[in-house]
Amino acid sequence: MREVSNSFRRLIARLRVISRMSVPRNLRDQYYHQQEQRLVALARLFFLLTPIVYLMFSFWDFIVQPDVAQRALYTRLIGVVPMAIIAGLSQQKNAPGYLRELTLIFIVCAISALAAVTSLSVGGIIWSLPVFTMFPILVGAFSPRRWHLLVCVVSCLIIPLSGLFLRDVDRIVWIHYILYLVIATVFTLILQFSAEKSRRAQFMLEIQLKQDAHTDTLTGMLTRRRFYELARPLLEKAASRKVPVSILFADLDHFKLINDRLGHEAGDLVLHDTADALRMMMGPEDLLGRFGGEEFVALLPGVGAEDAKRVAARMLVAVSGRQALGTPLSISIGVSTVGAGESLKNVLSRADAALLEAKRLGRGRYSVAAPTLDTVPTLESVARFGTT
Ligand SMILES: Nc1nc2c(ncn2[C@@H]2O[C@H](COP(=O)(O)OP(=O)(O)OP(=O)(O)O)[C@@H](O)[C@H]2O)c(=O)[nH]1
Repeated sequence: MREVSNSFRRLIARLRVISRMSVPRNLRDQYYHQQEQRLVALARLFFLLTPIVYLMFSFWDFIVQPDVAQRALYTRLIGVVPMAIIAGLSQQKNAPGYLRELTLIFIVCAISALAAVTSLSVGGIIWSLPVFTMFPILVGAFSPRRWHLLVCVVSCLIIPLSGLFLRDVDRIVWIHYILYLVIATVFTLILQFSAEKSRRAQFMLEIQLKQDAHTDTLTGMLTRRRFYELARPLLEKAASRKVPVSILFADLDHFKLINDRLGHEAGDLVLHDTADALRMMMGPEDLLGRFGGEEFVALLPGVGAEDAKRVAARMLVAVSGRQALGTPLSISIGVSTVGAGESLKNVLSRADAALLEAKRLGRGRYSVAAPTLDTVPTLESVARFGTT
């Protein structure tokens, strides 16, 4: 008895492990969406196959048992076609959410109905019935949502179980059929769980890789590449709405000295601290990226030239609240505001030039960029920000 209860506990523990393989709540919609693309592909295949299978069976009935052919044809028409149409509608781009959710059930019902009608029109169990009734299970196994699978399993069992209550049937054959289904279902469930586990692990790995590529590990800021990817559409949106955008190019002062005196690890801590201080200045729409060693760039949509100066002044104060070597840290900032039709690279170059000016004037201050680049871009600025 104790052994049975131990095995039961082990089974429960195992199930808990399986259910823990779940994707975190905030990523679940993304995961389902990705997985359901495969389901949509399956649904399309189903729409293609349904009329073919439908015609094949109608033809079969017509040849083999013409007396029931017409009845079978109508029954199929009533059972399969409306469901295929609803499932087809649910695949439309603007279909309401609940219709899309129900797609799978429609497919399952349609296949089950096809199986039932086929077997009944031929007059008993034929080889195709067990095969057809296994289809819903296979469909469920493709779905990332567990309740879909449950619906599929139940629908699989409804037909054979209801067969037991038919009059004048050989119950032994039906019982064999149910046993076959139960065994096949258990195997499919095991396969589904292990496939789902690896799909979820794969998804989490992809998310992790994406995050690693998008975020600087030391400071948690955007990488330069990601900053560019996100900044371009933000600039376009702001331009179309005629909203100002400003860029602040910040650089820690005398960072080499900190590294040389305290060591690289302490230097890393300083970078981390500075990033924290800057991040606190950012609004939800703003972008903050680390462009190089101790260079940080903030893009502030909706912030015009005057407000940008105020943000820069607050940044100077925030960073000077942190210390290294017992002395407050300091940064220099170049401020530029995007001109009409100006490219991201151009506005970055202007902010960079303003930053150099702030350094030249003694550091620990901000400097505002000239409205346009009044010099031919230097080789260095082209290398840093490109030409367009
Ligand atoms: N600890 C640490 N140091 C870095 C990292 N990336 C770059 N550095 C260092 O940052 C220092 C940058 O030095 P400089 O470009 O001379 O700048 P600076 O000393 O801040 O001088 P100014 O900018 O002119 O005030 C170099 O010593 C780099 O080795 C990093 O990820 N961690």
